[in-house]
Amino acid sequence: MEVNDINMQSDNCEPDRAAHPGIFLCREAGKSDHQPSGRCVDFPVSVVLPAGGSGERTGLQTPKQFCSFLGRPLITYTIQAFERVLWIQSIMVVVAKENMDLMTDIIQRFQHRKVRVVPGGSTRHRSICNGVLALGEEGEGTSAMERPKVVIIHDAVRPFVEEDFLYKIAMAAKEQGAAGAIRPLVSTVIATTSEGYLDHSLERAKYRASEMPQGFTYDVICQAYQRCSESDFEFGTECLHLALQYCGTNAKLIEGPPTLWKVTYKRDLAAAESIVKETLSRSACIITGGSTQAVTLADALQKAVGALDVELDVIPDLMGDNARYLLKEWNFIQVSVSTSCLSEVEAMLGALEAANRALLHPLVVIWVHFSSMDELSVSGRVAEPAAIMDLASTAKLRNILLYGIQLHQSKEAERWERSVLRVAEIASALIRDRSPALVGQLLQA
Ligand SMILES: Nc1ccn([C@@H]2O[C@H](COP(=O)(O)OP(=O)(O)OP(=O)(O)O)[C@@H](O)[C@H]2O)c(=O)n1
Ligand SMILES: O=P(O)(O)OC[C@@H](O)[C@@H](O)[C@@H](O)CO
Repeated sequence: MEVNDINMQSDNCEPDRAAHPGIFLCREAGKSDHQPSGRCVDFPVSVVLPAGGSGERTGLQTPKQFCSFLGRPLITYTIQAFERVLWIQSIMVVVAKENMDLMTDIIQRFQHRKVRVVPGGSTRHRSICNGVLALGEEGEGTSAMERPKVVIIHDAVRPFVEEDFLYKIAMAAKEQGAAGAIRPLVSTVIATTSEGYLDHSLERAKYRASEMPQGFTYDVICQAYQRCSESDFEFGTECLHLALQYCGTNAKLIEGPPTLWKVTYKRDLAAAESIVKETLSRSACIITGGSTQAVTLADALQKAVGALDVELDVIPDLMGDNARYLLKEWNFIQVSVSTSCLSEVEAMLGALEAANRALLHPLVVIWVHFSSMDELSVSGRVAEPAAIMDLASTAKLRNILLYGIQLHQSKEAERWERSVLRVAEIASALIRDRSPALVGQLLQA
């Protein structure tokens, strides 16, 4: 994967902002691709996302939290993971002073809500401390939010955090004063002598890796930072230690899922992109227009794609109840058997834009033009590839990736089955890879 260093001025792969007045947010009831867990948290919870580092270990010019994949900086995935949690009242993003404008631009571009930005410090603890203290102050443009009872602290470069685990951390922090995520060690920890030789190794089963998120009652984390030493600020890496050392608060440790890992090296950005792509490509819906031929093809595709690990729903259109697919699906296959087929695709693109879904992730629309030989002779030609390319170029500006697959019906059963399998394989690959390079192409099955 080529890691797109975000252009500090503007990121040209961003969709046209004017066309998208607002990010599709999960809080709009009934319009969510994320069903709130319905968990009830009856005390105010705020979040601090330390994002003030330089990401040196990636070897990239751009700090890793601002590196983009799938058209979005890494940090927006993390912010989105917290925004979709209804019981979180506010998110404090802490960035280096020189990145304040960039962060403000990202918040506007992706219309993140509940988010404030404050300047960080020279170390992670200093940044976190700035974020925690800012929670206690009124921020411009924010309503008079309550001072939080619990503060969740989470590295901004850990994008894969789920509501259920956040709930466990928040509830444990309220009960115990502090709580933290842990994971089993994957390497044994050893102590070395000053000459660089093995001194001793630790019994791995007795130790765990400290991860994020961590939670603290506001009083505990404030007190810890008020009492800790300069050396803690300069060299420390563990908030749970500060709570124990300076507040006598013994954190509750909760084993978290493997998804809590931190983006540290350049390869981790490629891994994060791959995980997001995998999440987006698990399902698709086929719109048949109700024609018998299209339904036959869709049924055959459903069987073929089953082997390719993509769950397919077959629907006649996106009207009525089926409009819900516009709000939860990331991949659409439009089967057209009519000669005036592009109008169907244009209508779908319009509906997708109106649903305002493409800002979170690039949507995939695959137009399968299914022409019987006699139809070709009647229509003479299917829609010109240039027309599809033009439509795709416009759609791409809206973060919708339009691809075409041409399929000729054959009366020979074997040939027909081979063609259907090819359509399934091509469609699966387009959905999985979301390659900008193939946008507008009319691929032959
Ligand atoms: N002065 C700092 C240093 C780090 N962080 C944040 O703390 C989190 C975890 O730190 P780490 O992975 O070490 O990030 P960096 O310090 O940027 O990485 P590196 O050590 O490779 O420079 C990151 O979200 C980072 O932006 C911060 O807010 N302020
Ligand atoms: O040490 P780094 O700055 O790479 O990352 C911070 C991590 O240490 C920290 O997130 C967890 O160990 C939990 O404290």
